[in-house]
Amino acid sequence: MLEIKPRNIANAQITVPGSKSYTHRILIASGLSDGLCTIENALKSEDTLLTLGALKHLGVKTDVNDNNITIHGTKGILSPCDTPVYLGNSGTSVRLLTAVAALGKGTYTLTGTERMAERPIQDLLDALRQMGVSACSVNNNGCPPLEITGGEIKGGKVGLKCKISSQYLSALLLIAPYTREGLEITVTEGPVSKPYIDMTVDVMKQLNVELARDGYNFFNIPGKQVYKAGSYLVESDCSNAGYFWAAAAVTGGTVKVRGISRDSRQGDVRLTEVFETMGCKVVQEKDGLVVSGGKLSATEVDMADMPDMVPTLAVVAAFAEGTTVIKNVAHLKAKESDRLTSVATELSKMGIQATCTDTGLIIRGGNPHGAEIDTYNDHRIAMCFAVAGLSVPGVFIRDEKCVEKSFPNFWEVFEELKN
Ligand SMILES: O=C(O)C1=C[C@@H](OP(=O)(O)O)[C@@H](O)[C@H](O)C1
Ligand SMILES: C=C(OP(=O)(O)O)C(=O)O
Repeated sequence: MLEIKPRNIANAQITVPGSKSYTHRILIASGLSDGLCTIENALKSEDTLLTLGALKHLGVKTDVNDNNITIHGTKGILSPCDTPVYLGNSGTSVRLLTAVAALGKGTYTLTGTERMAERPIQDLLDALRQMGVSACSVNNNGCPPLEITGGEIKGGKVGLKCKISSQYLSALLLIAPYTREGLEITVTEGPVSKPYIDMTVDVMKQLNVELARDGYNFFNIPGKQVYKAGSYLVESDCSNAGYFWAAAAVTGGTVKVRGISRDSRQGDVRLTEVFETMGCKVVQEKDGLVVSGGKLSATEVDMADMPDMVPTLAVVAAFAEGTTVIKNVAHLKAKESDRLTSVATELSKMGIQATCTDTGLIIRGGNPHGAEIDTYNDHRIAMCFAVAGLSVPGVFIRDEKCVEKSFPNFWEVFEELKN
């Protein structure tokens, strides 16, 4: 358990690691590419290393060095693997690699933690089946463990429900170029978490693959294409930057997160816009995005496109005057923990009235007090409640090591938050 001590932050400058979402995608696309790829500023955390390990199981040669990761592309020719591929509680790894396994040889078993065995994937399995792939949930409950049998995929038209996770669509998009006749994907529900689709398309285009789209509901990806090998620089992670902007918001200090641009395709950068409406000042500088705290007032906001920033916003809302309403985030129930319940429970322990509805959270701002925070093996709960501890005494974070999922050096960087 870790005690967080309140502090004044006059003017801090922080560097966060590379984006988790971009790292997963570029590792996979590189593994399918036609040659040697060099990836700089990749995030090396529990989840991204699980993706890398799984790629090795599929026959991809990789080298992790201090400055970069090199990947020897397989042109989509993957090896069979008769041992289960363990993917922890990394939803991105499981969803994206389920589709990759469909390109392989023989049957692959994908497993994870107990919580992973509760995180849904049936809509993606259904889409793969429409494409002729044998893809099933071993316990027949629409969740991992999964068995996927790889082989050549003809392609064609496919309908996909994307109300629970955008990762299903990212998964199909990433493998579509490797189908014989290409894929025409129609999204029949959703998608939620739209910016993650833009990140997927961005990576595909950077590796020279062609595709056409109509917004977020129709995608046409020609077949028989291969990702072109090259060098790739992963931009800084905006979700991880969010904790430090939140630190400025709750302490009234100023924090610059280096290397982040307001124009990033990572949707979570827009948390700064939400903070602006709550009374913070946001300035784009050449070398980073700066947030300064002010008097905070409540907000009403649709967070469907920024699900990972909901816990962070909820903690900041606890310090704001008035009642904050966070809408359209039912998909938070299927994350590392049921985040609507975890956030409401832990805020209540701090004396804040917080209620979950079926699709969101209602938080009455006030004067939170210290508490021992349970983290539910959920990195984002640990990191956002640490932010609350910068402003009120007596906040203790239980099982603080869970941050390793996405931000292994979080606590060191957090220590840099001082004058
Ligand atoms: O594709 C991705 O990299 C991610 C998509 C989002 O999930 P959903 O699409 O399931 O909301 C997000 O919560 C997750 O942390 C990363
Ligand atoms: C939901 C998350 O990740 P994943 O879905 O990859 O487990 C997250 O990082 O907040």
